[in-house]
Amino acid sequence: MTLIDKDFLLTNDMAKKLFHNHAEGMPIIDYHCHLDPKEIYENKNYPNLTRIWINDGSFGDHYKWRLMRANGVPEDLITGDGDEYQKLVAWAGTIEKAVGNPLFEWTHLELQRFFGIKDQFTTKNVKEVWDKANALLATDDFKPRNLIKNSNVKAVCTTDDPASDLKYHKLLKDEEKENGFKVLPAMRPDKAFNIAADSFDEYLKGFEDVSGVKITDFASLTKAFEQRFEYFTSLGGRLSDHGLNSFHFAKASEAEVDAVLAKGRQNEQLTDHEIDIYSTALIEALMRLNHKFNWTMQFHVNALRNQNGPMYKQLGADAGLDSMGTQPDMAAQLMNLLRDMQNENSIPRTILYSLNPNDWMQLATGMGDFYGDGTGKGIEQKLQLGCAWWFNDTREGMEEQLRIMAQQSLLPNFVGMLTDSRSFLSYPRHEYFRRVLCNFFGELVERGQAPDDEEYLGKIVEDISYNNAYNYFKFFENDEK
Ligand SMILES: O=C(O)[C@@H](O)[C@H](O)[C@H](O)C(=O)CO
Repeated sequence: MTLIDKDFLLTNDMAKKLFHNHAEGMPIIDYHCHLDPKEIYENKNYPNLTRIWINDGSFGDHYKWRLMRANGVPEDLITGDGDEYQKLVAWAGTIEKAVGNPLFEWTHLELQRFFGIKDQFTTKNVKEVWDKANALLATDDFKPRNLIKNSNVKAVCTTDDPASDLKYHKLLKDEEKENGFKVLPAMRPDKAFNIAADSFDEYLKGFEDVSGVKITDFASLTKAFEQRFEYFTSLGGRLSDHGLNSFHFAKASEAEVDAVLAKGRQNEQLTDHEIDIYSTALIEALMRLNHKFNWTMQFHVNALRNQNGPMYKQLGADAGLDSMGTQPDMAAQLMNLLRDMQNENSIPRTILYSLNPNDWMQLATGMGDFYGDGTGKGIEQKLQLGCAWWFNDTREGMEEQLRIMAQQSLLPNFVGMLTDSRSFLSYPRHEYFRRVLCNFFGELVERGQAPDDEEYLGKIVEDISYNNAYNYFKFFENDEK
């Protein structure tokens, strides 16, 4: 088989039929990514392949950055102010050694799908790739909105601080029909959890300004959040997202939480238990709001972030300096949270991603304990095991998540994949996932574990590719039919 040929990752006849006849043509709902809504709105062509692929000032693909560092590339040719063509040469030299890494496959998929380049990308043809790609990048088809539209994307969910004014989401909402896709805010309140940060009080002051609510205690903080839920909802937002790098459930009285919040605002030293009390109170308050507003809550847990202190000071977060978390009882702590919230029937639709796959069986079995709306009415796949995330975003990681979701719950209800990317060229990650998905079902057929029935299995892969996300997230529920 040639590199990335039409049956790439498809190892049996049913897999090929399922992908080519059912999954391949389905639209995309990218319900978690880090694209900048300003870049979508301004819709400017990228000057060259380095800027859209590796690093464009504030935004960049830190997956590539990690590999380049592993290959000994100096930082000025990664995130620094080195020559932009030399950065691509450095990437070519890195990708030459990345065989077996998903970025090797993603890189060649993207060169094929967007630029029609089918040769292996190496330091020998990097100049030819640079010239061909840059010529295309200057055309209208390579403006951000056309890259989204031509990738058959119907919704993009960005990652937004609750204090954001969502200026560009508002502007893009007015052009939704013309664009042919939605750009929706997903609320990521991680900074509000960071009570031990020196900047915490400053952050809450900004939160007061944007919400119009004076935050004097935890109840008023919750009220401020409710105002932001109303605002995000008005712009089509139906998602919150929580990066709980670690989490320890610690229930406390409102007075205790207020006391911790007051200490945090004074930038006083907090104990680990005090931080846990505040985090537990806040995540529960946000679960109640997700439930009230009929949103979906995403948990991105068990990550070790910003591990390289000197480089973190220089580059900030999401700079490729993170790794898999090792909190051994993360799933148990989340179960404490879910059990507590079930007692008041306040669990919203929830997707649980852990960066540590050791958590996946515990999460997949645990989520089956919580279901329905508490009145006897069912909710299809209310809790979901999140797709293979970040370092697990590999063929094997995806296969493992699909296997566990199938064996512990109902894989045909799964809401499928996301790019989690900062680049407009990452939509082939959905194709990659759909190929793995179709091969998963094809292998079940090969082993006699699933019927040799293309129509039956085709509907399932179409649902996982798009229809389930369409129905589960409610992004389109207010659209005129
Ligand atoms: O949302 C997250 O927590 C992660 O996506 C994180 O932001 C990371 O930078 C990333 O993009 C991993 O794919």
